[in-house]
Amino acid sequence: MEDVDTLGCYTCTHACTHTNMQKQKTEGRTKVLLETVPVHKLADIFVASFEISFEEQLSMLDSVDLKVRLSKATELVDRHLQSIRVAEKITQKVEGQLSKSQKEFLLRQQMRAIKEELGDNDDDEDDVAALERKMQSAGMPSNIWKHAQRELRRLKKMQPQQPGYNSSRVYLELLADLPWQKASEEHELDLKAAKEHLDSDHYGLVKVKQRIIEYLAVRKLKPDARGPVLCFVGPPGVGKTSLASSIAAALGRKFVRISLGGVKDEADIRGHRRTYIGSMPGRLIDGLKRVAVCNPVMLLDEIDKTGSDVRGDPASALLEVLDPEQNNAFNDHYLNVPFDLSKVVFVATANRLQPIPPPLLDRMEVIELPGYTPEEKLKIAMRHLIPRVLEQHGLSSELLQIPEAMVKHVIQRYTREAGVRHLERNLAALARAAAVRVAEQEQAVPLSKDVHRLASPLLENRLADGGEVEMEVIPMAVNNHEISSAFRIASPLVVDEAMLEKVLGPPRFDDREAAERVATPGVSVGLVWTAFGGEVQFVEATAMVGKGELHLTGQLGDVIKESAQIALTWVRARATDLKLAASEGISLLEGRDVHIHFPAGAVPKDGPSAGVTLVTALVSLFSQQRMRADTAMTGEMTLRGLVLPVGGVKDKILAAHRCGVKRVILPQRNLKDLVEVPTAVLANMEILLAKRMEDVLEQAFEGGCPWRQHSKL
Ligand SMILES: Nc1ncnc2c1ncn2[C@@H]1O[C@H](COP(=O)(O)OP(=O)(O)OP(=O)(O)O)[C@@H](O)[C@H]1O
Repeated sequence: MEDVDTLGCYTCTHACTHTNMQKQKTEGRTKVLLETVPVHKLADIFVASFEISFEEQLSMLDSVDLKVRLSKATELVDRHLQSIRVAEKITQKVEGQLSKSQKEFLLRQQMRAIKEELGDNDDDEDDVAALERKMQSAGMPSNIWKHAQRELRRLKKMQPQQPGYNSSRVYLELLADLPWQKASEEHELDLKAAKEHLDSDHYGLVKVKQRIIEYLAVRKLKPDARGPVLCFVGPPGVGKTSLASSIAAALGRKFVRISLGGVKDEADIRGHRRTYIGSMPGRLIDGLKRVAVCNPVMLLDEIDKTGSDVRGDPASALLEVLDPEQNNAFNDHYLNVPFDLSKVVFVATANRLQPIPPPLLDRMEVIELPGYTPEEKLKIAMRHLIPRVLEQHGLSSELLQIPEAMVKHVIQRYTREAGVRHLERNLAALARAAAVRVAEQEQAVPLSKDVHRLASPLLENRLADGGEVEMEVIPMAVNNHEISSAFRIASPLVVDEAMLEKVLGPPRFDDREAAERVATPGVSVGLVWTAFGGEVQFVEATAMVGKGELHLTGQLGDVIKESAQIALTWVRARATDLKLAASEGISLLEGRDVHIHFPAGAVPKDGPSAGVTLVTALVSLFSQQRMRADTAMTGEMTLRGLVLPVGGVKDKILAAHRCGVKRVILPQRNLKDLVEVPTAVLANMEILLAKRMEDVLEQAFEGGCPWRQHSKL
């Protein structure tokens, strides 16, 4: 039916000449129709041209009455018109959107053409041109430059709205930002100055500093030598990070720290491939971009805290980084072109050696930093920490003084750590408290002229007499700057015990702790080694009516659980020999459950070195004899009672020393480790060596082993 044309070309989605021509044609035909055909027939013609259902067509034919027929026809025409209007609306909307983007495109093209015509090379306005210039000055090797140009050509062809434009741009920005050639000027290395620098930053650490100087000396003689990667291992707060930054300062290079703690994904080291949404370069490339030179000192902090899971093994990526044979073409997945890391000086730090995979450890030279003795801590505090803390808080020794005795108090009673971080934090707390007082004084109390007039001569007189000015006078003097500074010189705030208690709270540690805890039989004092250095660990044992079972608590690992089993078996095996089963103590063999607990239950514990401590606790329990409070011990025990050597001896002895322990029982084969312990510590301690468990028991109890009288051994 041609009459459909009366309603326009609504099958087309946009304006077209086809529609206009047809419109004119149909208008003419409609006119003829209206003039020639009677009204009742018109209704039939219209309705026949619509797409209506068969039922509707029937009902139309059914309506014989003209009125009814016409009203039905009108209804149908109405409906049809409405649907046409909706279709038109949608068409207009789509057309609008299309033309907007087309308009933009056209305008851009025109703008580019105008710029070209004008010879306008204002690069600042044209981001891509600026990027290209930056890339040219980045000093990329020729093969990488070719790759970058290819990518740039692709970028130029893209529309900014196009997907992939942004990621391509960010990638090129990274290529342009990376220090392909840019290096910090390495000045002539002055070993003497480097030594002075290390000494001025760090107290003690003689061996460590010596090793660093050796390392620097080799670099001086052979600057391109592929020296070993130094790895500082030690408890927190012993100065590993600050030593690494001192090396950078001594070499005159920039320093960048990459934290590897908690890195479980290989992509953190190597980056994600660019096909992933939100992909990024790895931490190493990111660090190099930040530091903007290709020869910085890069600290791989906490290298022992990387782990591996389904997302790959970061440690194996680090293998490539630390291998001088491979790292001149380090491959970052995001970067997708090799980067030369051979000029970077790598230094690593770790709290513990065990978690570091052996191949990685093999590529590094381990330098151990044991914890500090209280005397060393005191010196570090007086020479380095206090001046630094005062400076950080805008104070000086004229305003705040922390006497040695008070620093000792803080070391002994408020911090029991291998390093000095808590100590520094506590000193900072004192400085903050002092800063509040000083700031309050300086906040000029608006004094009335009268008070001021009265106060000033009063102060001057007192100062002239050489007398001390009391605290109450301060508010009166503050308005007068000269007097207030005179006042400061006269009486700085001196930290005393009362201030310690007020600022730091009641003391956290007490030397009598060990004595109190071993006051009942069944408790022994062990020495353990944790990521925080050595620590004193108590072991408690008790027995109760039961079926002869062993209960263990205190978050223990498998190895330590087995040690407890061995300890109980060893003691039980000797019970009859030693006539203990029938002694006046607790029966070992009949109907008794034994429970062993390692206090500080929230801290996980493992390792075999608690063997001798466990036996001592059980012997103490069954013999009802108390262990000596001044003694601590460490050592693995075999089922036959041999005492085997353990690790971390130096840290353990330092921990014992910190806690006021006077005697330490060690496996005999650990004798060689004593050379590493500072002599000042050894001079204050009695070290007792044990070959067999009996030797340990002999030393652990006052008057020797409580079972000796029965023993055949
Ligand atoms: N021998 C020292 N002489 C002077 N200051 C020291 C010494 N040892 C540590 N410090 C200071 O102690 C603070 C903590 O040191 P640093 O951050 O280097 O510890 P760390 O061993 O790296 O610890 P972590 O393992 O937690 O990273 C620093 O302010 C550092 O300067």
